[in-house]
Amino acid sequence: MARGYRQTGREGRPESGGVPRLEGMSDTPDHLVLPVDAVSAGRLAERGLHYRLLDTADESAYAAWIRADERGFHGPASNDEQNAFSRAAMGSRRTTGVWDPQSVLIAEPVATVNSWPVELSVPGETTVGAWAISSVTVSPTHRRRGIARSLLEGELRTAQRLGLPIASLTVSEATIYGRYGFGPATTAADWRIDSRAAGWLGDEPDGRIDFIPVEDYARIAFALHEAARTARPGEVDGWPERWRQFAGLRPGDGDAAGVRTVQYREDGEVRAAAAFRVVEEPQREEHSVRVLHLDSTTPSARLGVLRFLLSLDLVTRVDASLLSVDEPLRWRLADQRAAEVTVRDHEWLRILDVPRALEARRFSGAGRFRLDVSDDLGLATGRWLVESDADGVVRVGDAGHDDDAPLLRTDVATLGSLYLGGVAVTTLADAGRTAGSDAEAVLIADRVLRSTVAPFLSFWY
Ligand SMILES: CC(=O)SCCNC(=O)CCNC(=O)[C@H](O)C(C)(C)COP(=O)(O)OP(=O)(O)OC[C@H]1O[C@@H](n2cnc3c(N)ncnc32)[C@H](O)[C@@H]1OP(=O)(O)O
Repeated sequence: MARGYRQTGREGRPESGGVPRLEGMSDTPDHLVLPVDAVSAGRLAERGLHYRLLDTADESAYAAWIRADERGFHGPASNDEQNAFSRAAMGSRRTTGVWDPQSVLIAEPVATVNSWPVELSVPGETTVGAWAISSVTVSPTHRRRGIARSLLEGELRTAQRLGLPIASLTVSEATIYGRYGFGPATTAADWRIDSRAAGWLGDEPDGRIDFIPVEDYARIAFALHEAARTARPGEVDGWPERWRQFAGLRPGDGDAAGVRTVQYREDGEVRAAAAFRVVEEPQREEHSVRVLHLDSTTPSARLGVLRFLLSLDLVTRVDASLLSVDEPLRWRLADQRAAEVTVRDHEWLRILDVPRALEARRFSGAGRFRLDVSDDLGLATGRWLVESDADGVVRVGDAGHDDDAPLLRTDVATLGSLYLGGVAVTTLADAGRTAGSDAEAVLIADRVLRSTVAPFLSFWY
């Protein structure tokens, strides 16, 4: 299972996301102890299924849970060492399952989900608390009986109970989550570059590149991500084990021996780092580079690393995925046609609290319009007056019935797509996904919602 939304450890990571404390509870973060959603528990109980939280301190219970998760994604079962690595993550996440008392493998849940609070970067170089959801699996023996629906609706209500205005996820298939009100909000660009044809425009980067130990890479690159993420709408806070995984340090990583790691310094300061593998292409006696991850705090350092990878001897191709659709590299290639770029949806957002979500980000200038949101699940339905000042500070209030401000109508999934400003309101209006009371409504919303930085997320979670 090669997808990156698999969980890994997050030891030493401070809790984030602004989850408020619930009264009368211990020091344990609320998201770990809040009881499972009663509505979903009731629905599942009607079918004889038990929906409950997993105590990740219980090693054998965790081993059974992760086996179910891995089987759900058609991956191999982990050994004890790998379980210890991933269990470090579960200690700070909400780990939930559905058990069928009739199962032969009675300890293994027939469905899994894992969720935790994150800091989601939003336009204006700031963040908002969001509820990240991962490890959604339903056993093939129990599929298409509404179990995933119960889990997802339960997660959304749980996020609301925790006071989080948004839920977020990265997806295995783009057809699953729209029905729960999620919309694709960031676009990922996957690059395949013919490095011999690409060439280079302008000066060579003048920073210094060095190979570094993989252990150092994991630490340095994680720190670069944390330093840079707030300025990039769509990014979320990472966790150290995820970066150890990029470095090939997950126990039992069969490709670990081939992982190379570099750092790039400008003015004596490390401003970019990359992990990559060089793969031999057996048929062609050539090599290609697979970029495993690239972090940077400046565009020039990022270009410096990419230039280094494009200039490796014996290498004819560089593959890099999850780049921004606005990757500056294109404008330094002498032959832009040497790069094949494939774009697709990556991070999906579900707005749960419209006023708090909108007020958490900056708009791109002053505007005033009414916003009407429809939501099949009824979690975010409403009509509001949305105002922003010249600095982009947003205020959301009640829309009085007699207010004559232009009105934009949208369903909640489309609002999720608009939220980070990565797609124009005019585009979604042209697509029939949103509509204004008049052309002005669409134009005002378009002007203020757009982000100057293309939203993107540099990894799977
Ligand atoms: C954030 C993440 O973790 S992404 C990872 C998602 N998980 C996977 O891809 C692992 C493999 N797949 C699975 O485990 C399961 O098939 C799941 C979790 C995707 C769906 O579980 P199920 O319990 O079968 O779904 P459930 O019966 O609740 O179906 C709910 C709705 O989703 C639809 N649906 C379910 N799976 C899919 C799918 N793969 N593609 C499109 N639609 C789907 C159903 O048709 C149903 O539609 P409706 O409500 O409009 O009638």
